[in-house]
Amino acid sequence: MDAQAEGTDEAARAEAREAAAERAAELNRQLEYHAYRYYALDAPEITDAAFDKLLIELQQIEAAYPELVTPRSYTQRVGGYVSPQFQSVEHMARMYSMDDAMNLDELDEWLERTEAALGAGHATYTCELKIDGLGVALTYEDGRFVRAATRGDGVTGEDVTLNVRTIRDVPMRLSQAALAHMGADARRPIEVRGEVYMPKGSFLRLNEEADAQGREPFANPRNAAAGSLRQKDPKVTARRDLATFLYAVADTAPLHVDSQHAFLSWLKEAGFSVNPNVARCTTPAEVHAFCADALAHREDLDYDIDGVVVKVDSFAQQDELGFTARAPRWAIAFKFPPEEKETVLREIRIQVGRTGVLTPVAEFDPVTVSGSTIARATLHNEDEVHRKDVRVGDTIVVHKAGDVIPEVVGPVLAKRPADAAEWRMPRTCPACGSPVVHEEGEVAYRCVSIDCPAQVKERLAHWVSRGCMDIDGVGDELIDKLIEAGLVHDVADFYQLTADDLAGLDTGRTYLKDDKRRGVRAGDPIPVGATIAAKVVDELVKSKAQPLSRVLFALGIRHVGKSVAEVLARRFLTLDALIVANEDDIAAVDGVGPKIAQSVRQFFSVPENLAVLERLRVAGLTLEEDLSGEAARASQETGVAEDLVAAQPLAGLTFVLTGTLERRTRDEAGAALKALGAKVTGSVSKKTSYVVAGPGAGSKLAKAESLGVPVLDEEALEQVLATGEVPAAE
Ligand SMILES: NC(=O)c1ccc[n+]([C@@H]2O[C@H](COP(=O)([O-])OP(=O)(O)OC[C@H]3O[C@@H](n4cnc5c(N)ncnc54)[C@H](O)[C@@H]3O)[C@@H](O)[C@H]2O)c1
Ligand SMILES: [Zn+2]
Repeated sequence: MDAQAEGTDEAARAEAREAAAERAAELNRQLEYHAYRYYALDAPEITDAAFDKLLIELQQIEAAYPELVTPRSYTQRVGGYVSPQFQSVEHMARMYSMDDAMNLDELDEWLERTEAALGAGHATYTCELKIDGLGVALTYEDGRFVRAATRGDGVTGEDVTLNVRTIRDVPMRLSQAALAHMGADARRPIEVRGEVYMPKGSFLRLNEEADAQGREPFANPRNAAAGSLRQKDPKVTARRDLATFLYAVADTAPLHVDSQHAFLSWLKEAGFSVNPNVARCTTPAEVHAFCADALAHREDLDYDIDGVVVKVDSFAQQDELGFTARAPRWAIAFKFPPEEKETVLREIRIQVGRTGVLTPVAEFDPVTVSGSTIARATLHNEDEVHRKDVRVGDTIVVHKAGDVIPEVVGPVLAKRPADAAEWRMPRTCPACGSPVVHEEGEVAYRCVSIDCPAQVKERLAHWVSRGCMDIDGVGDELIDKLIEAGLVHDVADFYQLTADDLAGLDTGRTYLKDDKRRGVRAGDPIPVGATIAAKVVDELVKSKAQPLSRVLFALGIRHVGKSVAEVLARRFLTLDALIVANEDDIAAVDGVGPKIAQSVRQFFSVPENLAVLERLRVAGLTLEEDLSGEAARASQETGVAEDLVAAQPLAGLTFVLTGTLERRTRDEAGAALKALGAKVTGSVSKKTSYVVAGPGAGSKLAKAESLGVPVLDEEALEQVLATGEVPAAE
């Protein structure tokens, strides 16, 4: 090679190195930014998969140019944050992150490396689920809980002791048996570690409440857990449903156990919550099988997992392998592939909530993601639509946030149609046409018209819902019809309804087929039957006994969710006391505060609202909190339920469901039958009153025919459900 060529070669290398350094700096900047949003604010802007991609790119650049690795690089750190809002706590020993295997090949590479270091066939592995929560360290002295801290930067964490005290499954004392196991070391402080998480169901409820109150929802259960634990006020944490799984300890020495699986048994014995899905594996094939099984069953769990953690079981072998700057060499996190799908965004529809908030909802071509079909996802507000820059006609990427909530990740810009226009929030309410307002400092736009039909409907639906007045049998369709017929406009109107008003209204559903006997034709509306009408009236009467806390929540006062309604009811006891209370008195209630107090006062100063309350009182609603104890209330409720049994139209009848139904699942159909008093069983006998058979029905249908049990098709079932009456015998 001549000197000149060598010179250009060197220049090209220098240029490439320069470009790599620049990219690495940029990646570090982005990683810092997103880590801050994730760890400090509990409000990530990008998915974990997108974050991991940035990190992997940085790792690859640093592998090619080792001189770019600095101690400040994100690859050399444990991601985390210590907020000045909390006292800081030094961990007894460093808390590490974990190296990832993004696929089975990377998992195998780690297994091979480990086998090579420990000697082939010498390692046993403990496989655990990787719980997607936030890491915490719990310190016990003399067997007593004294301190809890977040992971923070791995060396220093945030003191969250008072908050962790409110988590029910954290023991305040270790069991005598566990201390006995420690022998002479029982007095030494120990620091156990694990994950604080929020069950999926609680996460969904929390976000529903946030949506209803116009607050920003959490992106996924992990962030909801972190946001709930990292609170200045432990009372807020106490109201959130958090739980733990423990799986590690800072110093194994005092425990007198020599392996991970023995340690997990010790944790259980000590009183900690330990995840039951654990396996000891001796071969890579067994490790693979555990991973495959965990992936297949992740949807069935009530908490989020984002992978499997494989650990070398023996503590002696763990010591032999040691740690890198950010992670143990004796463990690997096998990360599940994120399920993301492409689809086409057809429409951004506006939903008007009961408080008038306009919420844009993405409607897209149905796709199957993580086991279920999704076709819409909330976009929360206008800012979010713009930040994501999604436009009608775009090909979009969708996934399930935390594997539960459908979410639009973003557009595929390369596939954007030339005419796709930037989306704008309408300036008038799509339901009533009044101009919408955008209050200072709020992300939400709202329709403030008192008469907005969308709000009227949502308010009525909220009133009857399970967590509020719990009025069975009044669904969305019936509410539509009641509004249309001019029978119900506000919640007090419900209590003027008579069975005659209801009977004959159409249910919003239609007949599927002609039925000469009944004189109906396909497409005719199915009317509400007399028995159902009577049942609805009974339900309304029953709801009058609901305590004040339910009524307050059901009224849909802005910022008053279920738990705020409960504390207000407990403090003021009667509606009258709350109506005359001043803003300061209300704000002084534990868990309330000025913003809520202002909203409550505002609600009670609107004459129309007071008029509705007065009509509720005249109708006989309780409007008082019953503090005579939960037990008394429960027995009262069952008393009412017993009275109702006799009135239930299908009481005494037994149904068996078989084959496929189109309008509802078998479970839903079963629940609807039970709601009318029927029994639903799994096998056909002489005692069976009716068999409902859809296409594909087999032996149960044959048995019904041989026993002479009447068989109904789906059409007939719908009529039974709509009218509460069974067909006359042939
Ligand atoms: N979306 C974003 O903007 C953003 C920003 C920063 C980080 N992140 C995400 O955070 C993660 C990185 O966080 P990390 O450093 O905590 O690493 P990690 O979550 O990948 O793995 C380590 C952690 O797993 C947890 N864990 C759960 N179950 C465990 C078990 N059975 N045994 C041992 N540990 C268990 C522990 O808390 C441990 O600290 C990545 O998934 C990354 O994508 C996302
Ligand atoms: Zn409106």
